[in-house]
Amino acid sequence: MSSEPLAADHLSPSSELILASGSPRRRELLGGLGVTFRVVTADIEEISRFTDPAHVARDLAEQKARTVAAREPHALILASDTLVALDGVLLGKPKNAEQNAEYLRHLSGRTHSVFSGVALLEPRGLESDGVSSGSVSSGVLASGVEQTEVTFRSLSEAEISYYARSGEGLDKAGGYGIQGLGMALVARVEGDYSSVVGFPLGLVMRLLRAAGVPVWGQS
Ligand SMILES: Cc1cn([C@H]2C[C@H](O)[C@@H](COP(=O)(O)OP(=O)(O)OP(=O)(O)O)O2)c(=O)[nH]c1=O
Repeated sequence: MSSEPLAADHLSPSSELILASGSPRRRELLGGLGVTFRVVTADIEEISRFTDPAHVARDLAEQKARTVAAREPHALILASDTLVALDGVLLGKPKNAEQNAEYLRHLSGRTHSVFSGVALLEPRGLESDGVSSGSVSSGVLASGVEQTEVTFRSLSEAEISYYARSGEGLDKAGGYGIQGLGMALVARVEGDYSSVVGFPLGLVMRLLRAAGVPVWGQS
């Protein structure tokens, strides 16, 4: 399920696209879209004034974009944030194998939601039309969020401890990577798979094209 991205069709293509992310997954997926970009990481304290996960994911993506825009005033900035939520609780990146195992026990046999927010900011864009895009002090922002439902198998304690000790889940929201070994934890995915990996490609493509950036040769 995806919210309609806030359109930014009044934006003109910028000379350079920056991916505001240290995530190798996002780098690889954006590279696959055939666009030229540079990476600048956005280290923010991931705190939001919102409480519901969809708003939080979008807000954190926007914060990352703004943080990089302050340093890169001439480029189009793309940022993303991925959250895992179960029973109203957000599961971030586990601090260690023990916490990773706790997360997996919580997720075992149940369906959780993954929210990926995406923000595209043109720091020197035109003023907002006040309807479909947000005007920020440094430019014009377009953003959206994608929600995917993921169901875990019922995991045995041995499986939980094996996976937690693998270390794969440590740098990932919810403590697992669906694109890796974590695939074996999952019984079902409903929605956009790429969003679980951290970069909802359909949404990213729509936002880039609306900003005048051709994707797969199509604007
Ligand atoms: C659930 C899940 C998350 N993830 C990752 C995607 C994100 O990289 C990470 C969530 O953390 P984020 O804070 O969204 O991103 P990040 O800190 O890795 O990178 P940056 O802020 O610099 O853009 O979890 C997977 O790779 N696979 C999965 O199955």
